[in-house]
Amino acid sequence: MIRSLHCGQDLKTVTGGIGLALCERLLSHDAQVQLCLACRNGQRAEAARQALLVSHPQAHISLVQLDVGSMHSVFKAAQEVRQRYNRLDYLYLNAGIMPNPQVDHKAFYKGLFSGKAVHMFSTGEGLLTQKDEVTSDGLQQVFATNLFGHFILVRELEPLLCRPGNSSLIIWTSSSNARRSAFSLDDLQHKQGNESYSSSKYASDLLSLAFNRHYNSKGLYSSVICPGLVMTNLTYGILPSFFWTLIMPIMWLIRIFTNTFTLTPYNGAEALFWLFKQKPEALDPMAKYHSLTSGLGNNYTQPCKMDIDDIMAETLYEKLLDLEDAIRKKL
Ligand SMILES: NC(=O)C1=CN([C@@H]2O[C@H](COP(=O)(O)OP(=O)(O)OC[C@H]3O[C@@H](n4cnc5c(N)ncnc54)[C@H](OP(=O)(O)O)[C@@H]3O)[C@@H](O)[C@H]2O)C=CC1
Ligand SMILES: CC(C)=CCC[C@@H](C)[C@H]1CC[C@H]2C3=C(CC[C@]12C)[C@@]1(C)CCC(=O)C[C@@H]1CC3
Repeated sequence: MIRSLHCGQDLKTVTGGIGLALCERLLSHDAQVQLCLACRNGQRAEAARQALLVSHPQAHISLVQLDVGSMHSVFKAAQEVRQRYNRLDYLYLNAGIMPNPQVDHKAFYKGLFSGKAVHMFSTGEGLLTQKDEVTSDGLQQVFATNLFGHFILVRELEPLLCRPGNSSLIIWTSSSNARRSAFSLDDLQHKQGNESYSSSKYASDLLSLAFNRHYNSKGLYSSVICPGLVMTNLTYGILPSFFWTLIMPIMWLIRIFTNTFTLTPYNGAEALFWLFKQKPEALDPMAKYHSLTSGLGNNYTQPCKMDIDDIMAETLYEKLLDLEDAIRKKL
């Protein structure tokens, strides 16, 4: 029996995000898979569960309340999961936020004629800034939600993930927007800058490498994916949904030049689903697995080397352990 825990699975709109699309795909692939959806909003979580049960009436789907940005909630949810299960085969760390995004229109028009337009469309580099906030734990909200809450969750679920003779996989939903220059080991939480999203995603790439170094010997593996540009509540926070609908033909056209415009949650979940079918031991710890969709609409997964190194990953890991100690003392 395969048990899989997913963070950030709420059904917010009729379409839902990448996490919900992944659940649909997993259940269509194997009706026996046991899913545990970890969501912050009970009502929306139940709606997501019901939506999945419509197409898969026999599915095993349980819910656990988790606000990954609140450390108290993370410890409580982990305890609940430990009481309910004795093993986890997959842990999808999918929850992510990009609060108050601002598009730099000047940079966009400049980028269009710079000869780097394809790179700009596939990464969003130089186009986006965010305004971050501080949580009740005193952490930067984007750092807490996109990285640190997941770090604590993995550490707390160690007994279920590390079992002799069995391998398990944690999977981070990272981004093509993750950039080394947006991240600093002296400012892990990105208090100083205005690219907290890029910083948190780059940190997740590093942390995945560090987890592999520390946990592979215990049977736990970590991988990173990028879903491409997908129409979800996250992107509707950047530009209104009617605008995205209006420029859809332009985006299909751009897809011919960059296969990163996956556009639908189903396509965006391709790499998450592909990883589910791989042997964790065979995955490359230095690779980010990209969901890609061709101009003709065919989905595939492609690994791409990440701009990360062991020394940075280890330093980040040590600093997160220190922060974990401090949080444990505070709570
Ligand atoms: N859409 C895109 O183009 C891209 C998305 N990504 C990444 O994909 C992942 C999924 O995002 P996507 O589906 O696009 O966007 P959505 O906003 O649809 O999904 C994000 C999910 O994360 C959940 N979440 C956010 N904050 C918390 C929290 N504090 N505790 C628990 N759950 C939380 C949301 O729950 P709730 O419903 O309660 O808000 C929601 O279910 C994110 O990590 C995002 O960064 C990466 C690259 C591109
Ligand atoms: C014609 C057209 C497509 C205009 C939109 C311009 C920009 C708003 C987008 C171009 C590339 C996009 C992008 C993202 C957001 C929107 C763009 C900047 C992300 C940063 C969203 C979140 C991610 O994790 C990665 C995406 C990369 C591409």
